Amino acid sequence: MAFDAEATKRCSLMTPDAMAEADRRTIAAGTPETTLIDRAARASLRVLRSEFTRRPVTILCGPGNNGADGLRLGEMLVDAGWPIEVICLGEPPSAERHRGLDGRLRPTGTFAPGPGALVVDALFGAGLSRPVEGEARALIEKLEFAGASVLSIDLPSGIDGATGEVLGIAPQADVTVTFHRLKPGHLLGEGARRCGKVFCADIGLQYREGDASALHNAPELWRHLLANGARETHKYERGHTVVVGGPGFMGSASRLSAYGASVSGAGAVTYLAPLSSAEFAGTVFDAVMVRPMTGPEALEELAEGKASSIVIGPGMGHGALSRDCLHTALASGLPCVVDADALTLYEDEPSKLFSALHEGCVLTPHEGEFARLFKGVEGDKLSRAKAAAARCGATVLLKGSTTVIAGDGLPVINTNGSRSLATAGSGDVLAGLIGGILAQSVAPREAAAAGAWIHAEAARSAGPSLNADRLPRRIAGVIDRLVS
Ligand SMILES: NC(=O)C1=CN([C@@H]2O[C@H](COP(=O)(O)OP(=O)(O)OC[C@H]3O[C@@H](n4cnc5c(N)ncnc54)[C@H](OP(=O)(O)O)[C@@H]3O)[C@@H](O)[C@H]2O)[C@@H](O)CC1
Ligand SMILES: Nc1ncnc2c1ncn2[C@@H]1O[C@H](COP(=O)(O)OP(=O)(O)O)[C@@H](O)[C@H]1O
Ligand SMILES: [K+]
Repeated sequence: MAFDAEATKRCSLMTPDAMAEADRRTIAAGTPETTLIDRAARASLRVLRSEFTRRPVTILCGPGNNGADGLRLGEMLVDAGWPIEVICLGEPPSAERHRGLDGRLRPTGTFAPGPGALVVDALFGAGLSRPVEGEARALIEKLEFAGASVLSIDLPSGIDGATGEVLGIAPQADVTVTFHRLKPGHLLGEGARRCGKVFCADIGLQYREGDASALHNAPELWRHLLANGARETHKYERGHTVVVGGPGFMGSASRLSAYGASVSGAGAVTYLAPLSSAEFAGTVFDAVMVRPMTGPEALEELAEGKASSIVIGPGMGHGALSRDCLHTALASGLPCVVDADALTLYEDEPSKLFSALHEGCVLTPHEGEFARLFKGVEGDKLSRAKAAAARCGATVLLKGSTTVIAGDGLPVINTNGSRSLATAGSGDVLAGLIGGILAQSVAPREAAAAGAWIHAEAARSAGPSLNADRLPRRIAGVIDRLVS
C-alpha cells in the first residue's frame, strides 16, 4: 500500500536543477520569464507585508534571476511607498531591470544595516554554483551582528538548495519565500536552521512526474494506510507485532518498544522475554502478551504462526541469544524493525547483517549507530540515508532533529520533531511504533514515514518534562485524531 498519489505531488521537494528545468519548461510553453519574475516578486511582496511593518528596506541583489526578483520587488515597494535602497553585486543591472528604482541604487560599500531595518536577501538562490566569497561574503558578514531582520528570496544566499549545506557563508533569515515547491535544502541541516519561517508560493509552474527528488513528510501521504482493516476483523488480522525482549535490567528499552507497538493500531503485541526478565515483564504488562523465551525457537514458532512483524534490538544486548534471535528474525522474511543493539551487533562485519536483510526491513539508526554501521558513507543527510539504503538493501530511517527515510521510492524528510524528543528511550518507542504499523501491512518506507511523523507529533506539544514512559499515551492520541 503506497503513498497517496495527489499528496505525493503536493509534498514533492525539488532540487535547484529540477526547479531550473521546470522554469525552462514553463517558459518554453509560453509564459515569459519576466512574468515568472513578476509573480515571484509579487509573492515576496505579499509575504513581506504580512510579516513586517513598514520600515527602511535594503535589497541586496545578485547577478542572476534571484537578483531580478529582488529588483522587481524593489519597484513594487517603491510603488507602495516604502523607503527602500538597492545594492547590486558586480556590474550595475541593465536599465530595463530597474526602471522603477531611479535614485535608489547604492554602492556595496555603503551597506550598513541598522537594528530595526529590513534586509531583503536576493543575492543567490537556486543558481548558487560555488562558495560565497569576496564582495557577497562581505555583505552577508555585515548582516551577522547588525540586528536587522532578513527576508531571503528563495533561499538564504549561500545555502545549497539540494543539501542544506552552507557554501562559504549564509545569512540567518527570519523569513524565506520560495516558489512552486520546497527544496531539500529548506529542510536539511543548516538550511533548516537558516531559513526561518518558510513560505512557498505558487507562481504557475507545472508539476511533472519525475520532478521530485524527495518528499516532505505529512499525514496526507499515508493517513489512508492507518487502521485500514475492516471493523469486524479478528485481532490478529489487524496485525501482530512480536517485540524481542532484553535480559534483566536492560529489558526496559524493549518494554518501551512493546508499549510503542501496543498503541500503533496493531491488533496484538507479544513480548518475548528472556527468562531473566520474564517474570517481571509478566507483572508490568497487561495489554501486551508475554511469552518466555529460552531460545530462538520461541521466535521462530511465532514467526511461522501468527506474527506479522518483528521489532528487534532495543535493550537486547550483544550475547549469543541476541545473534540467534536476529538471525531468526531476518530469516523469517517478516517485516522487521532493526534498531539499537541489532544494529551494532555486526558493526565490525556489517556485510553479514546486510546480506541477511531484506526489503521488508526498516533500520532505525541514530547518527552514532549510522556512522558505525555505514562506515565511509559521508555527505549531507539525504545523500547518506540514500547511500545507506542502497548499500544494505532495506529501508533506512536516519534519526535526528530532522529524520530522513530512504528505501524503495522517493526518500522522505520528516521535520516535525522537537527537542523534547531527545529523551532516553524515545527511539525505543519509535521502533515499536513502526513495527506495529508494519504489522498492519503498510510498506516499510510508508510505515517508517508514518511512525516518524506520529512519534514527533506526539512530543510536539509537550514540554521538556516529557519522558519516554508518557510518549505512548500521546501517540495513541495522535493516531486516534488522524483516523477519526
Ligand atoms: N526556477 C523558478 O522556478 C524561478 C526562479 N526564480 C528566481 O530565479 C532564481 C534562480 O535564478 P538563476 O538561475 O539566475 O540563479 P541565481 O540564484 O540568481 O544565481 C545565479 C547567478 O549567481 C552567480 N553565482 C552563483 N554562485 C555564486 C557565488 N558563490 N558567488 C558569486 N556569484 C555566484 C552565477 O554566476 P555564474 O555561476 O554563472 O558565474 C549567476 O550569475 C531563483 O532562486 C528564484 O529566485 C523566479 O524569478 C522565477 C521562477
Ligand atoms: N533535537 C531533536 N529534535 C527532534 N527530535 C530529536 C532530537 N534529538 C533526537 N530526536 C529524536 O528522538 C529520538 C531519539 O532516539 P534515539 O537516539 O534512538 O534515543 P534512545 O536510544 O534513547 O531511544 C529519535 O526519534 C530522534 O529522531
Ligand atoms: K537569496
